[in-house]
Amino acid sequence: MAAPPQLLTTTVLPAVGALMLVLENVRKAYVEPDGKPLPILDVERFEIAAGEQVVLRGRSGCGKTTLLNCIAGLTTVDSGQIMVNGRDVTALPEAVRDRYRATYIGFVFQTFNLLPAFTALENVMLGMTFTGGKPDAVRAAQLLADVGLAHRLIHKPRALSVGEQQRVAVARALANRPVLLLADEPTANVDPAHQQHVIDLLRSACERENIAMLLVTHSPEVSQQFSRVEQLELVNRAARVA
Ligand SMILES: Nc1ncnc2c1ncn2[C@@H]1O[C@H](COP(=O)(O)OP(=O)(O)OP(=O)(O)O)[C@@H](O)[C@H]1O
Repeated sequence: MAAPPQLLTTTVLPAVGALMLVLENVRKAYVEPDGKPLPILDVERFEIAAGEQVVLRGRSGCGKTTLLNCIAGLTTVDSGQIMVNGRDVTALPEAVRDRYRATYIGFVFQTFNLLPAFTALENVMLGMTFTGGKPDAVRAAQLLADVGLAHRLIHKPRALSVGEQQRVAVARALANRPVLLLADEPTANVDPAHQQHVIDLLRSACERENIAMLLVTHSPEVSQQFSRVEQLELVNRAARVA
């Protein structure tokens, strides 16, 4: 029988000003159908401090989602180090990495990744169980109320509009009080009124709980609200030559 995954029971509270995310010499290439490598990431160094909020921009296909997936350990890198809250996620065995992600990283996926068989409330509560902890229905309901979905708790994703599904995804990403939030175009399918609401919600949650945030957006209205905006092509050699 396989050994049980190493438990991560100690929450390390980040020191103010500490680096929450550090990438060093990260390279990632996909393999094309004809077998040729397609270089996507070649990042010498990229860092985000604890509690810092950073926007990531870049042309379509330049590697933004790939970068977020690598940081979350959902995609493996070819070489380099990705330190999240002081641990190199690229060096963790898969089961430990899954638990580490659930404990320290919140992820709002571009495609939401909600589980269709479960209600909005259950989707948020399920995210809480991935850390090995007990789901907290009251907190889950409060997070959904915070995103304006108090009246949609028992609806399954197919009964929610695209924008509502996106807001469930935001609530789920905050459920485990992460230290790093990765948000991949979280307002892409939200109407303008809710767009600002989602951004305000993400920002205030990050400020309140000292969560560092890396937010991908194509929206100039969103990015102009942030003091640090990174263009992926400027930090990524692979994107510059592509
Ligand atoms: N699994 C894969 N295998 C091969 N190529 C892939 C794979 N995933 C992504 N790509 C390619 O890698 C490139 C970067 O994709 P990625 O999704 O990271 O871009 P992006 O900057 O997030 O784009 P967008 O702004 O359109 O969402 C694209 O050319 C894409 O087609």
